[in-house]
Amino acid sequence: MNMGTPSIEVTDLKKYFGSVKAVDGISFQVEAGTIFGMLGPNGAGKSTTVETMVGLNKRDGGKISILGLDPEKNPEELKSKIGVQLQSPSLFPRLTVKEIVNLFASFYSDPLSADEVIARVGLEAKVNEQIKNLSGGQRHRLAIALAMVGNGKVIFLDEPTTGLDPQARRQLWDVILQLKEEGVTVFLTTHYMDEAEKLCDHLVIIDHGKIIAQGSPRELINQYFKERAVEFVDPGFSKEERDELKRLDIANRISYEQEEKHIILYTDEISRTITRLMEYAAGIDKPIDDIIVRHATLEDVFLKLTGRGIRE
Ligand SMILES: Nc1ncnc2c1ncn2[C@@H]1O[C@H](COP(=O)(O)OP(=O)(O)OP(=O)(O)O)[C@@H](O)[C@H]1O
Repeated sequence: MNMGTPSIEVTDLKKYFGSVKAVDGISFQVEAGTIFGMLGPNGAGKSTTVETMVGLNKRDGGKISILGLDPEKNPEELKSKIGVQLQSPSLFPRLTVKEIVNLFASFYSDPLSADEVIARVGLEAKVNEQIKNLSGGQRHRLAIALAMVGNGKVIFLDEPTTGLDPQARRQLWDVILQLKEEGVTVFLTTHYMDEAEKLCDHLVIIDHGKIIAQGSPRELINQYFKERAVEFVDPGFSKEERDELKRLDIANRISYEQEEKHIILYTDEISRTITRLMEYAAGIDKPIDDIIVRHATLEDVFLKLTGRGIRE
């Protein structure tokens, strides 16, 4: 990838908690004005990376440069130029939405207007509500408003949409894409594949504190997954019949999703795979009447790289 000016440069970053290597030698660059994603399952080291990058943790090794500043050497200058949303922010429960956004705005020299950021995260109706009366999703959106109000050039969002309903998630995606439109660099962590795929220009996949793959969502998919996925609802195949399906050699790999009772055939030859599958199923009188063909997603990439799903 051709890099423009990097806003963030991290080299061989390490952060240990006793024997736990939460971040174990990761390096990456984030180009100014892009959305960069760190994707990984719970416990992979995402929050520790963010907290170390913004100076809340002292690192055990490596280099960090954000807008040319080191979070340990220039903490105050750095804080004035970035916005941060952490996973479980402790907010003053008796302040109203507007009061806390104004309070945060007062920490910065060139903040956005409180009303504007409150509107952008869709909390207009709650502007005079005390924080203790907000729902979980509303607190989440408030935390993002607080990260935005300082008008920082780099914004860190740690799992911004975890726990939100689909509509609220999509609304926040628009807020994040809008930040990029305005030239803000966004660093976000997520364990949602669809979110990374939809939002990020570039992303790293992290597991056990190490980067296991990186690229644009499309590059990752092309690199790891040129195949198509033929997915269908299990018509009630017995174990022997599933084994027989494998022996037929009509796909590169077969994955059985026990919980959802779905079978996925990964293939380069869709037509051959589907024809043979249909013949086989009809031949044993278990016809398939619910089938889709789709491109591989990052969920498939993660499964292939780590041997397990991203969901626990
Ligand atoms: N303050 C701490 N003390 C000890 N261990 C910690 C501390 N913070 C994180 N860890 C450990 O470091 C590892 C990485 O945790 P981290 O919270 O960074 O992961 P994550 O990818 O953000 O996951 P999640 O989505 O669950 O927050 C985990 O094994 C975690 O238990």
